[in-house]
Amino acid sequence: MVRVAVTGAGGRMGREVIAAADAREDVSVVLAVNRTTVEGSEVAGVPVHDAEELPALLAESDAEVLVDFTGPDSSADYVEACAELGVPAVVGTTGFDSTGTARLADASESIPLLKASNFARGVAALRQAVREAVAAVPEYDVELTETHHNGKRDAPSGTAKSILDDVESVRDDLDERTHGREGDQPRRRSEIGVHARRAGDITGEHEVLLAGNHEVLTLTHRAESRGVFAEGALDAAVWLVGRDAGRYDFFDVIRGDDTTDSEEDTR
Ligand SMILES: NC(=O)C1=CN([C@@H]2O[C@H](COP(=O)(O)OP(=O)(O)OC[C@H]3O[C@@H](n4cnc5c(N)ncnc54)[C@H](OP(=O)(O)O)[C@@H]3O)[C@@H](O)[C@H]2O)C=CC1
Ligand SMILES: O=C(O)C1=N[C@H](C(=O)O)C[C@H](O)C1
Repeated sequence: MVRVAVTGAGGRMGREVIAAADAREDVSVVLAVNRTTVEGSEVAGVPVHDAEELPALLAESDAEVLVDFTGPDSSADYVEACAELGVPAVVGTTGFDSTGTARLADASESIPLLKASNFARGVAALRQAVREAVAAVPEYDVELTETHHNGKRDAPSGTAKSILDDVESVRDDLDERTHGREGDQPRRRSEIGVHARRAGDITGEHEVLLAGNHEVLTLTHRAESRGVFAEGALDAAVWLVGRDAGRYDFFDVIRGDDTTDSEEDTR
């Protein structure tokens, strides 16, 4: 049974992670914190503490790994607390800038750190399929559309940015991410169009459209529940415990790979 600490325990994903852990036999949540708490707050029977106390609570606890779905600044703070204490960290938070990315990279010199912009196995499959499809029709235009709930802060989504990296890794002629279009703006050959929609309670959709030569190919992933992300993050947490310090990503978990320093997922 892997002992897990959860940050952002009161958020959409934090709650989902605690609920998923409650239903599994290979993990147990031994510590949960949130930025805002009220006296006696709990999620699925797990008491939720003030996030400001995380370093002290983590030191006192017997947590073997942290799972974080919060915001970029707080996530970097929490990961640095993990690095101080030698606790591995799984980061699902997206929207990091270069400073946040560098802070995570520094922390991964002393702890195993697994960061993924999306913990759905279907998205890992989508990313592989996109790389293959884009390589197979190298003249086609590429447009990406992501759709999420109206509470999402960062745009485009971390997953969208990872997919854009994937596209650019096989099409070096595409190096211009065009976010939306307005006015007199004909499409340039080097563009990848990027479109972010926010509405209602949509869990998360990503669609890659390839078009040319009088045909259209679309590759789409739709998450139907946050449970899929929570399960993937917990699989990652179980996999990460006992690894060497370094950077890992969700592809390592899926492959059961033992190598360190995966291609950076900065999203
Ligand atoms: N990798 C993946 O598979 C997935 C990644 N995500 C990412 O996870 C993150 C969280 O998403 P979601 O759960 O929907 O977001 P929510 O807004 O529902 O929850 C965010 C949580 O983080 C806390 N938080 C936010 N900002 C700070 C801060 N500055 N300091 C301390 N705590 C903070 C919030 O605390 P409070 O309650 O006090 O506001 C809350 O508990 C996002 O970056 C999202 O993109 C989401 C789904 C899947
Ligand atoms: O905020 C969300 O909800 C999600 N965020 C991740 C992202 O930014 O890609 C993953 C998923 O799409 C849900």
